Amino acid sequence: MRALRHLNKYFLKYKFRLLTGIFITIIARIFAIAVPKFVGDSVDVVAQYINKDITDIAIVKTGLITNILLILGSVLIAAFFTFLMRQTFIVVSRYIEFDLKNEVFAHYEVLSLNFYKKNRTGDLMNRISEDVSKVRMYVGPALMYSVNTVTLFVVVIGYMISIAPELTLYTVTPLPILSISIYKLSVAIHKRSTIVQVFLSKLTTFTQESFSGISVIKAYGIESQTLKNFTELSNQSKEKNINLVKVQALFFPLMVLLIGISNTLVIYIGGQQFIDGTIQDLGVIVEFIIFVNMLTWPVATVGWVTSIVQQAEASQLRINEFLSQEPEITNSTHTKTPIIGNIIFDKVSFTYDDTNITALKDVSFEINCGQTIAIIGKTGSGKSTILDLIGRLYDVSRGEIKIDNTPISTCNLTNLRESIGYVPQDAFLFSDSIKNNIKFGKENATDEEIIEAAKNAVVHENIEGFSKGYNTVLGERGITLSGGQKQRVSIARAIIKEPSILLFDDCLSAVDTETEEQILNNLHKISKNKTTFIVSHRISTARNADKIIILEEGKITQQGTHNQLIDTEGYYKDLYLKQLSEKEI
Ligand SMILES: Nc1ncnc2c1ncn2[C@@H]1O[C@H](COP(=O)(O)OP(=O)(O)OP(=O)(O)O)[C@@H](O)[C@H]1O
Repeated sequence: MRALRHLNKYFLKYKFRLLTGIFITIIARIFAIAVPKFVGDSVDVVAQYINKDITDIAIVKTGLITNILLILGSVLIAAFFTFLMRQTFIVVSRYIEFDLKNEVFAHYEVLSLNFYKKNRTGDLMNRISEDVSKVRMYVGPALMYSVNTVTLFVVVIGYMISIAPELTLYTVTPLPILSISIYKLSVAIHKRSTIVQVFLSKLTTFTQESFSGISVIKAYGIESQTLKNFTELSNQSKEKNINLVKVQALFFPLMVLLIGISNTLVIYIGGQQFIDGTIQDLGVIVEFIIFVNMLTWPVATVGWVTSIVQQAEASQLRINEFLSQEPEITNSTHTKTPIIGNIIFDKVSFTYDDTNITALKDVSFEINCGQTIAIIGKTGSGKSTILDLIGRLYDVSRGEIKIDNTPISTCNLTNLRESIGYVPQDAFLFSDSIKNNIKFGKENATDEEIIEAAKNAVVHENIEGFSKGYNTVLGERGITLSGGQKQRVSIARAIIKEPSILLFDDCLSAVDTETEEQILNNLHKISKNKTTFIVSHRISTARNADKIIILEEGKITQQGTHNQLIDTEGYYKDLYLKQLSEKEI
């Protein structure tokens, strides 16, 4: 139960609703137990008439009608309060589910990239959806049934003891057996349904991947093989489902059996006690039969609730495990740090924790606001890492990065990230309209600003070509756009923000050289008072930069302007000559 303590703050938050729920439950149960009493009274009236204790049929009729009306009234009031009971408890559980989901999501968002590398996306999604749902079962139904059971027990058993103590003992004896059996059954059901869930998610992942990669499947002609794999997986899933159904099928028969045993005991022992005169009224036996049936479901829920609490405990433990993780990168100040964009890398080294790869070694350079720096180097030489460090997605392992002469770690993180326009290597677009994808960079952007940004990114004409223009909705990961179009929408999203620092990570690789030139010209105009980083493999992208740095295996091997570098032997000159000859061919 330790993990579940995390939820106490929410119970406290909704204490008034919960207390109302408890109060309502008590009222509902009191009215519910009135029903058996009136049924018993009706039987007594009839029995007295049969025994000739009452001879006037009119008295019997009046007694019966009064009891029927009282039963009807009690049932209606009990039903109304039961409705209110569900409204309070279940509604509170939905509120808590909402709060917990938000808490987990907000925490996920502040966690550093390393966290996302260490944990699979499916796991993150499971904890925020399935685990939170299991916890909701604890704060909602489990709590409601517990309050209901306790209230019913106190009220009903108290009443039963007051009218026939010995019969009460015999009647309730089988109930704990019912409770334990249901508990055992619920545990078995849970175990098997967890396995079913695992297979279901395997099946979902397989299907999703098959549809995403349908073009590859078709191109390689492996439809039948894929179908065979699917059938195999689906067959295993079916077996697990059948195993689950086998135990589930025992649930109701077991309940009916135990209710039957209790009813038989009431009739047998109650009958004997009536014969020997321990029980005076026949109505008591009828009342007890109704009570036994009333108690059966709450008793069964004790076992069910125990299993729900155990599952919720396990789920909350998993949720707490993530909630207790501290973000590695935190904001060290709440005073605003306006960012101008003068950046210094001073002997910066960086090693990735998980792979232990030292991506940057003693990297030093300086760039001022208004300048453009190009980073060129072979794949894996550390170019993207430099950009990640500027956005403080990671902290340096050695050395220091200064922004406007302030160590990056002491800059206000929110201000820093707000002043960066980042275009990643793998342009990611959301499943939303093109307009909203661009606006993502500036929430309150006007249509004119969106068009302006798209024009600067040289994608306006492409967008206009779509029948729905800027309102064209993009599929998953922007599948309706070509690679180059995605890159340019992603550029528009970065420049609309008008940030002080622009980071372009090889984001012109999928556009032709002519379009690239247009984009670079536009960027040149709009980045006059900004600091621009352009990572590229192409000389054409880098040649007009104020400074070019060449990275090889994490080290800067050359730096200078295009003219300086083509006059110096090294990687840049070799690349220049190679690309020049390719162009001539
Ligand atoms: N998130 C990461 N976790 C662990 N290691 C990483 C990570 N990202 C990059 N690396 C490693 O760090 C090194 C530098 O990678 P980086 O992405 O900075 O290179 P790059 O020059 O941008 O390459 P490319 O031109 O292929 O994009 C590589 O050896 C890479 O395997």
